[in-house]
Amino acid sequence: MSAVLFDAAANVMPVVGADARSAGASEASSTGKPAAVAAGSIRFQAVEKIYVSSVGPVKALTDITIDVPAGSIFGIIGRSGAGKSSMLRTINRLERPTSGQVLVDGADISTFNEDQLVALRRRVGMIFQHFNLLSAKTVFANVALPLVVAGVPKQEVKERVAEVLKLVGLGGKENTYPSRLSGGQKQRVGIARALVSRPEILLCDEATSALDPETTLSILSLLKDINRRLGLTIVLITHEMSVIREICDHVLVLEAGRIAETGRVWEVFGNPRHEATRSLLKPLDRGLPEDLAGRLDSQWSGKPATALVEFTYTGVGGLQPDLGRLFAVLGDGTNIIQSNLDRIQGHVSGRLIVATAARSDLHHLIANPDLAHAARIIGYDATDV
Ligand SMILES: Nc1ncnc2c1ncn2[C@@H]1O[C@H](COP(=O)(O)OP(=O)(O)OP(=O)(O)O)[C@@H](O)[C@H]1O
Repeated sequence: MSAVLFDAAANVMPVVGADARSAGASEASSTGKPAAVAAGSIRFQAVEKIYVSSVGPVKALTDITIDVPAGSIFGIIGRSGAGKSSMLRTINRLERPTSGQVLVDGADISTFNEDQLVALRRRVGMIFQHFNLLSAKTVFANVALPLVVAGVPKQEVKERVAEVLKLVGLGGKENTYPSRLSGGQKQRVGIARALVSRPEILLCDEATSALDPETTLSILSLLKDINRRLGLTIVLITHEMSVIREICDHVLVLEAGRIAETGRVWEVFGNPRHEATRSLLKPLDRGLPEDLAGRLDSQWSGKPATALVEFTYTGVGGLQPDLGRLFAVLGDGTNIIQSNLDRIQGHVSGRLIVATAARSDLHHLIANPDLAHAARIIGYDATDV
């Protein structure tokens, strides 16, 4: 319970009437921030986090060095206990790194005094898996809270709350209590409350984990819209690759507190290098239909048979599945069996499986860099001829 109150407090820090971006910039310059650093940028520099618990020290983060570009949607994914929350919570200093630095807009936030911390939490909003709304207060009062605490004049509070409620699609719900709202609407209130302080960074702590798939999509689309319209940096943590695929520009895969891999989403999805990434991507891969997989022989007997060939595309270099070329190489009677191709950030990646006549030169035919980034014969089906 105390953790919930503490989290909620992160969003009710005093706020001044001026735009938080310019306020953040001027405050940061007084802390020695280089002028060239964009508002909303985050840098982790050799961050390590060790918790001291009754069972001894627990190492949650090891050697985390990464830049989060200003204005991007940056996803952190990993299995349970990988260190996602620990990493997210160092950005608004709900957690302090044991060693290393977290720089927000170029300023090392570990050096911040109380006033600077208050200003930081105004610039870094946060939303939560279980929304953390005050049930005894109306939607208006929940969203207004950070401004009321900050002593913002009543009329301005009214205007700014109306503005953010409209932005999140909750205009007209001012006097409703949270118990009367759906999960998706509650999260919209949470988002409005985070945005009312006009932050430059929004932290999302498993923001859609408690929502059904349809509501999840609507909240992700709202976050994307906010990112585009307001230009704020969004850092989200999740254990679902589908969330990353839906809205993120960049992804960082954490494994046991370390960076397993990181990059643009299309790069990581198209060519996952780490076992942890491949395992997290598994739910998005349908795999070969069971009836088909059960009929396949690994070797060709030399008798008439169908060969199943898998072509893999990583999105690199603009190489895409060109069906005309594929059929020209493999010949008539070639069929598409399955595809899990996806277009992410303008790059096509995934797998295409075709059935074609087995023949002795097939290995040679498919080893053609104009066809795909990789190709292999999955097996032979002698019953399908
Ligand atoms: N306050 C704490 N005291 C002691 N150990 C902690 C504390 N908070 C987290 N840990 C430990 O640090 C490690 C990383 O935890 P963290 O919550 O950051 O992971 P996570 O990836 O967010 O996990 P989950 O997806 O389950 O929320 C885990 O081993 C966890 O048990």
